[in-house]
Amino acid sequence: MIVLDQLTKTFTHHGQSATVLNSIDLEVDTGTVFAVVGPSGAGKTTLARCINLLEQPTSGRVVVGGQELTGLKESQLRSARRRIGTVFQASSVLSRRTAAGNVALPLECLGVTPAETKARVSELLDRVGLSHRSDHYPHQLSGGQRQRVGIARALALRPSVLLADEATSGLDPETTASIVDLLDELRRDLDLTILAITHDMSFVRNLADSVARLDHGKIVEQGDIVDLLTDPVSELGRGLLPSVDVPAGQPDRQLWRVLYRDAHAARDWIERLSRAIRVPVELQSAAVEVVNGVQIGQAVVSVAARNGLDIAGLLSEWGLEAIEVSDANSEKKVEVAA
Ligand SMILES: Nc1ncnc2c1ncn2[C@@H]1O[C@H](COP(=O)(O)OP(=O)(O)OP(=O)(O)O)[C@@H](O)[C@H]1O
Repeated sequence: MIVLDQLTKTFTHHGQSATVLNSIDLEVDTGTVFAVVGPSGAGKTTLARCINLLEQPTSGRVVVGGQELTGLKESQLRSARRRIGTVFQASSVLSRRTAAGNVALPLECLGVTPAETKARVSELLDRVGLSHRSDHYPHQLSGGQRQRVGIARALALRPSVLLADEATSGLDPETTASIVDLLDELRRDLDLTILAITHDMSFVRNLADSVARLDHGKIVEQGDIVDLLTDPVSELGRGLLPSVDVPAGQPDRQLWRVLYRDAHAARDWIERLSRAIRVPVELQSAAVEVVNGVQIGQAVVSVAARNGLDIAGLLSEWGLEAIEVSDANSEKKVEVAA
């Protein structure tokens, strides 16, 4: 478990001080995944660096696995840090070391015997599906394989907590999905607690149990992923919806964005709507995923423009939220950047 209690970090640079983390309270239960999203400069990386005390918090407490890390002496901290593995971007693996050499590094630094190191590296590379690439250098590996090396390296000292800082940044959607699957499998098999910093909302939907949005060093919203996704007033929930392309407007047709956020939303709403308004409803684009058993997503439909159609009213009766795409104010809310 990770507990942050009133965590604050202020940097002072050339006599100017800036509070980058401001009274952060956060709890991540053992074996769960907590994602932190937020705009660039919000303080996400600083938050991760304060959890393993690479950055000394200005005030507040960091507790990992029941042990308060803030206030430990450097020698105690070194051993406490072994319980926290860190995965960075795929590019962070060392280019001059082979896959096996990268994974061996934390073990070598600890003075583990060569025989034990060899056995552990082979077990870890097998765990991440890279046994056949142990002698390859990073430039001979794909981005996804490099990240598997990074994950194996982070697990070398058998941590109970994994910090993942933009672990899928720069990877294509398919590779991202395979890394998400690997992290999910590892979390279950090893009972890992994961705190993941990411810009990738598909990563959050597919892996996280809870999510927080950090902005200017403060948590502005946080909660259970499904609660947020199904909460009609949650900005973070809206930002997390799978995104759809909105086609260009067509003369004499209205475009509607339809949000799926209700476990009980009607699945045959296009036919129902078409019957109710007596004009064809054309599906333009859709992105719907099942998150913890709930259908979540959005679609864009077009209908022939006619006065007096209460499309939003009809759809709300069937558990769906509809926003006319030309309505700039409502659209702004949907596009909220997480
Ligand atoms: N060592 C430091 N000294 C002074 N300021 C720092 C230091 N490290 C980070 N900052 C500042 O803290 C703020 C937050 O940085 P941080 O890297 O945590 O943001 P972030 O949310 O991770 O951003 P990004 O998504 O772009 O990586 C930034 O304004 C940054 O310039």
